[in-house]
Amino acid sequence: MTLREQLKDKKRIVVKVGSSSLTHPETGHVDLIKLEKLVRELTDLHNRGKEVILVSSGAIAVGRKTIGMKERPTKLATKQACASIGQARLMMIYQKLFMEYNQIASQVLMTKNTLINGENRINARNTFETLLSMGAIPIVNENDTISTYEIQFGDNDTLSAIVTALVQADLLILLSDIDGLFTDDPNKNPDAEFIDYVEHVDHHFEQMGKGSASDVGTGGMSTKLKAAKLATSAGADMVIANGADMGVIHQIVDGEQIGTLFKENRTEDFYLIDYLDEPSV
Ligand SMILES: Nc1ncnc2c1ncn2[C@@H]1O[C@H](COP(=O)(O)OP(=O)(O)O)[C@@H](O)[C@H]1O
Ligand SMILES: N[C@@H](CCC(=O)OP(=O)(O)O)C(=O)O
Repeated sequence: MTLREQLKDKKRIVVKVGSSSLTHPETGHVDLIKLEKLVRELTDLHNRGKEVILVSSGAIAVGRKTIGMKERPTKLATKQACASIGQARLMMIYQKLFMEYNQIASQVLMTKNTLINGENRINARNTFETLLSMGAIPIVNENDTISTYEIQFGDNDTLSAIVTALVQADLLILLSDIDGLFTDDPNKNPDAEFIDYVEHVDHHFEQMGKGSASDVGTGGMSTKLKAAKLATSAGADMVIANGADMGVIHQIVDGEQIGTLFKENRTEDFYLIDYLDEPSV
């Protein structure tokens, strides 16, 4: 069986969608057709017997559009206020769409503090386990409204890898506005070459990450590579793929050659807390 075919056997899957995959690039408004397809894909994975967690960005991007703000907010309090408005709106859309398929969905807003504290971390893990056993698809985001700079994940690539490690998921799928990892940012360098497989995330690959290219995203490829290191060390395979067509989700889980695959590389002494000590952006 090829490594790609082995993805068919994954049981617990975390899917992360970036703000760039949830909004129209031209206007910044929510892309409802993409969201609908995302929800159908996730519900279908669940119907196949998989346990599914969605890590969804978009709170700040949606909040900013709701109040008609043209520029990306820079002040922390403004970002937090936008997140408060946008998160509620985003969840309303998700709940409506999941309800159409009679799929239970829930909201989990995480903070770094919660995970640093051992007792809270166990609590968070137990809550995820219970939600999954109830047949829910938890929808996770950072609690942006109350997280301060010193103590925040800052980007959902890292958060999704942390959730993957916390619940010991066996596959993490990161959906972005790009086909996967390239040797350089293809939006800036036309000679950048696509990489379809990464055996081990080492320094050579880490250097390929650059800052965010999209108007709404956070972290660009560098946070995705950090996430790859974390998730693969925790024992999960990870795929970065283009969320332009949400149909890639079932194609990946069917073992098709889509995006960049990072092979799991479990380290015996993996300890989640080691990855939580510094702000990521
Ligand atoms: N080596 C690279 N390979 C692919 N994309 C890269 C690379 N370096 C930087 N990027 C940029 O990362 C962007 C995706 O990150 P980001 O804008 O944060 O998206 P998201 O909202 O999905 O997290 C791409 O559009 C691309 O321009
Ligand atoms: N928690 C923030 C998202 C931060 C983030 O990582 O965004 P993205 O790079 O679009 O995945 C929000 O919901 O707006």
